[in-house]
Amino acid sequence: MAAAYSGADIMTNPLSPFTVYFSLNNGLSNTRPSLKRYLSQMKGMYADDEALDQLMQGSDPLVYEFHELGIPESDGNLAFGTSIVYPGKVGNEFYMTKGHFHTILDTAEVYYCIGGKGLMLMENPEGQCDVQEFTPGKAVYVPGRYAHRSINTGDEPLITFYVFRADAGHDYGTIETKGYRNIVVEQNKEVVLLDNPKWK
Ligand SMILES: O=P(O)(O)OC[C@H]1O[C@H](O)[C@H](O)[C@@H](O)[C@@H]1O
Ligand SMILES: [Fe+2]
Repeated sequence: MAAAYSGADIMTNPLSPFTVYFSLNNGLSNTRPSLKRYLSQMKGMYADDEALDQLMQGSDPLVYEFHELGIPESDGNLAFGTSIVYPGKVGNEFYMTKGHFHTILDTAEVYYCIGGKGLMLMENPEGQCDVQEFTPGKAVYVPGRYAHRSINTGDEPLITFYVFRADAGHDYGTIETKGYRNIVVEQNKEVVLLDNPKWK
């Protein structure tokens, strides 16, 4: 007998098929909470520390939020969800995610852009850098070994849907201590990639 249809958004262990809704308008789920990252959590990551301190006076803007569903972290599972980077700048540098390598370095990730405009900034330990464009409908492939950071270069939320191997893990340490080799800023109304003056 066929199993009864259930739209239920429930995760069992071992996993049974399930469905999660993410809005095509704002990227958010109506059943799952999001994790939120505020500017205060990104101290030191933007080139202009003074601009950050000024923005932080009496406020702490939400820079991005994303859905992490708590899929068990095994190599056969896939972690997925949406990420929403809000429009804004610190000085002339666009709002972005922290960015990370995967702890299992050679695991890849796919991002599909649902809304907004932006860039995926990538670099590997060998110093190869790459940037791919996000506009609605574009799927960006982040190969293994590449650190990845989403950047909103537009004036609407940048919404992407992502999938990666569930045991990949997040390594933030390298980016927090070394920084990225490149930054993305606005200059004369153009989006430009510059060397990161803070890169070590
Ligand atoms: O982890 P961050 O660099 O802060 O980015 C936030 C999130 O962005 C994406 O949605 C990734 O797929 C998540 O794995 C990541 O945690
Ligand atoms: Fe990732």
